Amino acid sequence: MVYSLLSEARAAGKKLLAVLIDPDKARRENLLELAAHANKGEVDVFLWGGSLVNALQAEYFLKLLKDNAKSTPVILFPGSVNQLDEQADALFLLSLISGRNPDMLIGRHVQVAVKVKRMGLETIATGYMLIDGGRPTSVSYMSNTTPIPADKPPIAAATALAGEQLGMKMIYMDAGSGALNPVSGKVIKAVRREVDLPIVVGGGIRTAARAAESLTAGADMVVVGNALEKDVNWLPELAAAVRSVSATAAADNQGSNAQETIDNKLSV
Ligand SMILES: CC(C)=CCC/C(C)=C/CC/C(C)=C/CC/C(C)=C/COP(=O)(O)OP(=O)(O)O
Ligand SMILES: O=P(O)(O)OC[C@@H](O)CO
Ligand SMILES: [Mg+2]
Repeated sequence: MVYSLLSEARAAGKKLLAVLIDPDKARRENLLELAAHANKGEVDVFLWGGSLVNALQAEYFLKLLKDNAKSTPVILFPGSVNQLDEQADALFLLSLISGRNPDMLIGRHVQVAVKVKRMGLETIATGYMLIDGGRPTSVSYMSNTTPIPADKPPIAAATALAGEQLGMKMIYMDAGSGALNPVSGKVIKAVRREVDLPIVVGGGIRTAARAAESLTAGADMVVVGNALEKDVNWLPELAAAVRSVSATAAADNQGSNAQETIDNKLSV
């Protein structure tokens, strides 16, 4: 199960790096290059999808990726119902809870529910939240929804909590692909304080320091797309930054588990 990768990582304080691949921009050489990085342990998860996907060869490219990066899970991150593919390991079943468009909250899901079940795809119910990233994004335009203002952490926290109370398994906060400003540490911290679910953060992350900041603020996984499309050679530095935050967080986590064991022993 791919979800256990996320939930167990969260429980252990391990931080994850996801690389978003836009099927429309996929090219054989780029995919083979990304697969080579993944095989060196620099990618934990591939996300596959886009707001608008036109590529006729998307299935062929996904097969190429799967064949060449056998141990890295691929999760579908679909903007539309025609992006399902049973070669993937799981599906982020996004419900756009920051918006008020019923189609994005439940309508599209009804359209594909039976098909998804028959495909045998693992579904990960995801509370998907757009946070204003400083400019209109493809997702807000295509979904006809307004993002949560970036300077309103309490609204983001209440939205995420509502998602958790509704039974969602994960929160994905997205400033939108190519956002000017990634989701702020303040917003991530506010959501982290309120919910216990795995938190994924993406949109506009272009530096290793920014990825580290998001993880330190409480994200469990960061997603990078555009910046790696421009320059994949940046990936080793990014992966090292994620591993470094991960090592600190895992040590803190062990420390607090040990303290909990001591407290429990003292209280009996
Ligand atoms: C239920 C199914 C299978 C589909 C609908 C799923 C929903 C509700 C999606 C929410 C809205 C949406 C359009 C999400 C897309 C997320 C995504 C893949 C973003 C990737 O970035 P792009 O927006 O494609 O960025 P570029 O414009 O840079 O390519
Ligand atoms: O392409 P970038 O800006 O890295 O965004 C990744 C992803 O979170 C977008 O949905
Ligand atoms: Mg795209």
